[in-house]
Amino acid sequence: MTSGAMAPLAVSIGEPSGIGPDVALQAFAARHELGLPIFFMLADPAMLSSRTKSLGLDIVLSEIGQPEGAGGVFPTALPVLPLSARHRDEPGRIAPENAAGTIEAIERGVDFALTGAASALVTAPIDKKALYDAGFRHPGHTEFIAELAARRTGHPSRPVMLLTGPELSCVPVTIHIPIADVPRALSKELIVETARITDADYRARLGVERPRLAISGLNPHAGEKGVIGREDEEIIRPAVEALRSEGIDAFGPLPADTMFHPEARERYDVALCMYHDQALIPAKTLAFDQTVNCTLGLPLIRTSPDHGTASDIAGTGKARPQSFVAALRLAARMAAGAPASPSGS
Ligand SMILES: NC(=O)C1=CN([C@@H]2O[C@H](COP(=O)(O)OP(=O)(O)OC[C@H]3O[C@@H](n4cnc5c(N)ncnc54)[C@H](O)[C@@H]3O)[C@@H](O)[C@H]2O)C=CC1
Ligand SMILES: NCC(=O)COP(=O)(O)O
Repeated sequence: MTSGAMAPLAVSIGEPSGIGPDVALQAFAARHELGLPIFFMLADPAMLSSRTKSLGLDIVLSEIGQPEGAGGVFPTALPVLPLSARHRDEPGRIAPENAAGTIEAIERGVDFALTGAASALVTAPIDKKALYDAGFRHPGHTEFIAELAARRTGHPSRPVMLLTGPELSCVPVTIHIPIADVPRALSKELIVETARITDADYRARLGVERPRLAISGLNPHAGEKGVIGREDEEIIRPAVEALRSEGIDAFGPLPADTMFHPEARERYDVALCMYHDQALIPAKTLAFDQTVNCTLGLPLIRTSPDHGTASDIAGTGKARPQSFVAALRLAARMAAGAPASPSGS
């Protein structure tokens, strides 16, 4: 187990009707054999206790008042810092009244990570539509956490989503927007800014001295020299040239269909992709169970498993906890400042 000198990791419960509680409980149950870092849950203890029983896990829960209480109980019990909002334990059933607790857990986790009471925040997945229906106006954790951090610190930050696994790391330059809006949303400035943040955090937080950034094209064959779309030549290539003139080791635009095969992947540390699925399809296809979602560009460390709420299997014991475990490990390694490959596995 990681030394008690480091503050514990805070885990926000996410959507309680999903598999967030399952994977956290399963990971805790295997903490000794996996050598997991100390973490505590921001959750409703009654809901977690109920899920523990439905999963048939032999786990003791222990309520704590402050994160610093986590280390003492972790060897024998799962530390739970209770939320003020309550959560029902109804696997697979979205309940609008759960939204308040889900949001509270993220907010308190950000606060703990910013003050240093927690060394990092690991978020269990949220059901985005359920939160939107409850009035949540952020596309996802990534943007919400950046706004919370800006509110708390007074300094705006620009979050960058990184999906990182043992074989591939990818950054989507545009994230949760309709595919029809992608060409309009892309600009040289957006690509350059995303690449700068990626480059800086790879050096500062992920221990890569001179990160190599592969920049994808947008259109088939990266536009075939302008014949199949203009964005590759008019937006992406100038962005790559600007980055290279700053000394960032960026190259592209690369045809997206041939940049993910094994030999191509050896040429870069991270791929910047122009839209969500261009990045997340290869990342999740190559290593769904090991890939971690990590937000760069923040004044705190935030990781998450790559998967969603998987409400179809919540409470059944079918959820695989490996991506959550990788998220815990990557958060702990980043918090320890240890030079490490980005993959948390
Ligand atoms: N970081 C976050 O908060 C994320 C939230 N989501 C949200 O999750 C919800 C559901 O999204 P989907 O697209 O259905 O993706 P999903 O990842 O929840 O599920 C896709 C499929 O993979 C399976 N699956 C997922 N994780 C698994 C695991 N650990 N073990 C075994 N099987 C697993 C599910 O059972 C399902 O069949 C949406 O509301 C989405 O917005 C999605 C991704 C990340
Ligand atoms: N598809 C990735 C995803 O939805 C993660 O979003 P976030 O909640 O981490 O911002």
